Amino acid sequence: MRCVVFDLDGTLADTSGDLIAAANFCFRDLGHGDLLDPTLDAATALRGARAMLRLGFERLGLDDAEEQIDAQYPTLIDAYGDNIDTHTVLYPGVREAVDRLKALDMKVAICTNKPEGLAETLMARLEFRDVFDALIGADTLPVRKPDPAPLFEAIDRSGGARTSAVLIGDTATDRNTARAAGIPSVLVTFGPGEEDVSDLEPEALLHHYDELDSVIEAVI
Ligand SMILES: O=C(O)COP(=O)(O)O
Ligand SMILES: [Mg+2]
Repeated sequence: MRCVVFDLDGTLADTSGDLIAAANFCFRDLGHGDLLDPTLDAATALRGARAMLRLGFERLGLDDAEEQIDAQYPTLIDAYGDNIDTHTVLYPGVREAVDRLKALDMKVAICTNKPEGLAETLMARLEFRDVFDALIGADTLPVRKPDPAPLFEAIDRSGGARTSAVLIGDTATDRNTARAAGIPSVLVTFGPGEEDVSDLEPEALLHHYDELDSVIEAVI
């Protein structure tokens, strides 16, 4: 059975506002004030907690802050868990698009580098969990994207076929995961990043969820 696997942050939902708020909670806690801007730093936010902490510490002049990042990571994750759906919104048309795939008898799954528990909580709060056949997070397996194992696990748990699967994502991590798995990828173009995702040479681009069915039909 065909299987469509979705990344979460930057692909299903714009989670950047709540992620930035959690990072700024850490920086305020350390006495630095809000180091990240919800609009200008949205693309960094969608690359995850560590990327946001790294950027904030860089702005303080700390270029090698891995220790500080490790120390702040649990605080950020706790703060994020406390306010996970205040600013977060699904991208336009995504609910309807996933329903159409299900009506076409496809399996649908989520493969995210968010910790599994947070991803489960967020999708439940958005009332958008039950339609998905599987959800794999950063800590579901010992390895995370761009290792292909979480993508294979998402496909297998959903009951889909690895030979007719596609990954929909928003970053080079998603493209590299799919490439490592030998599976086509589709990258969304509606993210905040200034980088041009077509440079990553995915099998297709998705400009709006209204086009999802025809893009999938062309790829798998
Ligand atoms: O939290 C991250 O690192 C990014 O999450 P994503 O894989 O859902 O985009
Ligand atoms: Mg993403």
